[in-house]
Amino acid sequence: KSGLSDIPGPWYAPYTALHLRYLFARGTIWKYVEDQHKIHGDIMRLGPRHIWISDKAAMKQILMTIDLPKVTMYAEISRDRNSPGLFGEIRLIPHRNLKKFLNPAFTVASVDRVDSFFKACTSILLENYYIEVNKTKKSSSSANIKTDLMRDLHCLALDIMGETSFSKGFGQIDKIFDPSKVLSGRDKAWSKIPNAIFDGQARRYGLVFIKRTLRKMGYNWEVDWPREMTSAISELIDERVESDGANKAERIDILQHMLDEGNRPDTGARMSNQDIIDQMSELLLAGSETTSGTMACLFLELARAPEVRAKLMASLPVLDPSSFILDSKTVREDATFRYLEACIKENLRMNPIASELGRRTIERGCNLNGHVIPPYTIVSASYRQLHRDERYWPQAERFWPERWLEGDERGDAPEPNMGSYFPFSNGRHNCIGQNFAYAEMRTVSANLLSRFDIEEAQYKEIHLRQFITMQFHDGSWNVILKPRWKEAEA
Ligand code: HEM
Repeated sequence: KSGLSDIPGPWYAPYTALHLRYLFARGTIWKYVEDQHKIHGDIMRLGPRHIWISDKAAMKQILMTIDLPKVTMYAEISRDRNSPGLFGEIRLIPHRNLKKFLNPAFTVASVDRVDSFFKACTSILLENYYIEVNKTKKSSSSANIKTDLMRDLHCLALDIMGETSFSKGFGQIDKIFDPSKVLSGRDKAWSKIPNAIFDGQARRYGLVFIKRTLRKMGYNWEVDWPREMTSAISELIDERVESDGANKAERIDILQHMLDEGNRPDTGARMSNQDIIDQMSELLLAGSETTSGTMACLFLELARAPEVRAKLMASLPVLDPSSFILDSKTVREDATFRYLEACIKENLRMNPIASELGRRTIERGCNLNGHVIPPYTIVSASYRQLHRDERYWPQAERFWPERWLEGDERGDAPEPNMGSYFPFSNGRHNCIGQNFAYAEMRTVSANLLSRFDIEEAQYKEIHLRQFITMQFHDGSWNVILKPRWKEAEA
């Protein structure tokens, strides 16, 4: 009855979705999908009403031409389904209103304006590394230091989100390197905000099926943010409102944008403190693990491709602790950094942080590249599969940044196939933080790699897990940072 019987898939797919629920809950769905695509091809059915697609033409239709709506699961990530942030907003008109309102804060020009925040946070991380280098030099003949880069990048991304959102970092980097700097008093509550947001999200995600069942029985269960977190943000909001616009022109963070122009996207009423907290929390979720996970993959690819790394190192300036911090605009525009740019783009191809995304057909169904898809079918778009498809990306498993260079510099690498490249999705639900993510990746990678060469401390098999984004399973990756400046060697 489903209308999906012509679509290939395992024999059990028409009968049950239990295996999918189990794999989603375990974070291993991506691997199962990858294996099933190898057996069943570009379009396959893995559940009674659930298909996956990695076909290039169909992908364009899902994202751009037909632009299917998001699955309802997105709304479950929000505290309140009727007051979600942009990521969790699945209602058509409120989503459009919210995106229109947020877009001005994420243009290239707006992101360039908050560049000082990116630089300041990167500088804090580097300062801590310099201290470690000096400590090591005192106790051994080497200046190399060992660190958990995955952890460092995650803390850095959170501090950057704190600064750009509230002009107030969460002190996450200092917390790991120098516990004596652990924030006290009111700032202690502030430093706990990221954990509170991640825990809240994990609980909502873990309870999604129970919440749905309860809702069907008429009981709406909302998983609230911890009180400590809401009061810390609320206090800051109240202070700003009470200061009645003092220093308003100098405030360039996202909170100020919300305070100045924030209306609820569904009713048009002024955003309350609670609305602002919900919006900011989802932005923090969407903007931290994504960039830190993507950057960790970039450094991993470089550590495992010595020739690429050597070429990249040779292309970058050598900076030392007294050097200025490179800004993202310079990295974007100065030809010196074009190989780094190519590495960033190639990494986004091989490691799209959202390996897949969920869309759905509604009353009328649709036709995807000749396949009739009935109403109320979940259509998952397999980005990772498309990004690693040999037909569009020859030697797809090779980290080959030359694909992204021009003319002779490209050598024998094939041109990028832009119709098969969606690291930030496309259409109305594309990533609003794309310019932000690029700015962060440029600032962090250019400054880190101009000062340190990166090697794996020891080879580690990386197991990935995907809940919303793809992450290293145990959230850690140890590396050796080797200072590149001369005095460090002396
Ligand atoms: C390398 C980093 C990033 C990658 C690869 C990435 C990727 C994506 C993708 C693929 C989507 C579409 C999801 C879907 O359609 O289901 C998305 C949506 C979104 N992203 Fe990002 N993202 C990144 C960084 C950021 C940052 C830094 C922010 C904010 C500061 C952000 C905010 C959002 C939001 C709010 C949405 C929902 C957009 C909508 O529904 O209209 N992202 N991102």
